[in-house]
Amino acid sequence: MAQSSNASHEPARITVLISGSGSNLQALINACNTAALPDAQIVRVISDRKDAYGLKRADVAHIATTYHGILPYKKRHPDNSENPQWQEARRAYDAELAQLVLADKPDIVVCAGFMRILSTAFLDPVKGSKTPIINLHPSLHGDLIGAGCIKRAWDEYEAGTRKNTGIMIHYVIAEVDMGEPIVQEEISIEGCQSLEDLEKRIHKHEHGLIVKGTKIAIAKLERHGKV
Ligand SMILES: Nc1nc2c(c(=O)[nH]1)N[C@@H](CN(C=O)c1ccc(C(=O)N[C@@H](CCC(=O)O)C(=O)O)cc1)CN2
Ligand SMILES: NCC(=O)N[C@@H]1O[C@H](COP(=O)([O-])[O-])[C@@H](O)[C@H]1O
Repeated sequence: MAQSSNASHEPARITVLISGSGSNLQALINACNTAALPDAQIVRVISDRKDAYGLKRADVAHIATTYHGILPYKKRHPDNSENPQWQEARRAYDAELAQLVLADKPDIVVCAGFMRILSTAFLDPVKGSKTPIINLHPSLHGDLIGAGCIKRAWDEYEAGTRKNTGIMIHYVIAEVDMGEPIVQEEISIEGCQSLEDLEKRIHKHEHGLIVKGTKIAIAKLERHGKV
């Protein structure tokens, strides 16, 4: 990992990637330097969406922000995932995102509702600097994969094929949502009257789990003498 600080008492440096409202980012902001997440500071919030409310949350908390948009890359190539040129554009986007992140020498990267699949053009340089990447995912490990998991869990509950779902914080690897789990929590869907009910229940649990998972991941770094 990039040498981010030369004394062990230096707070752990966290970079957060978002795409939306940022309620989980807010949970991290609120927890920094409390017993829930001691000796931690968010050094930058990066969003792939300019209108992400999470950018405003970071501004209010006087945290550096960057909007890293995909559009300039899409303009160079049609948005057609089969098109090898589009894959090139995605990789160019990811490579520049990695440079953006590494410039701050974070100790850890947290994906908190970041809705882009990260290619090895991002993963390799960040992992090469020994900086772990963790992600909040609204499903138990190996259950539901990708975007839209809360709705899929709700649809299966309504179809009578599922009673529970869950959330997890996991390490990010190339295979989406299959990285080693750090912490996870099963959540009953029983009693929810609508998808909105389930989303509210899940978000409430997520706000605690993202702080807990980040604290565990930082503690692992400390045990290996990396912060
Ligand atoms: N290589 C990895 N990248 C990411 C992971 C991961 O585990 N490995 N976790 C995600 C977050 N995520 C689920 O937790 C997730 C986010 C988005 C998608 C997805 O299918 N996105 C589409 C649409 C993007 C868009 O156009 O807005 C895409 O990227 O094509 C799946 C999973 C963070 N990244
Ligand atoms: N596959 C990733 C995924 O679905 N992530 C989900 O995005 C939301 C972000 O909310 P927020 O912007 O309010 O923190 C969260 O519910 C998180 O589980």
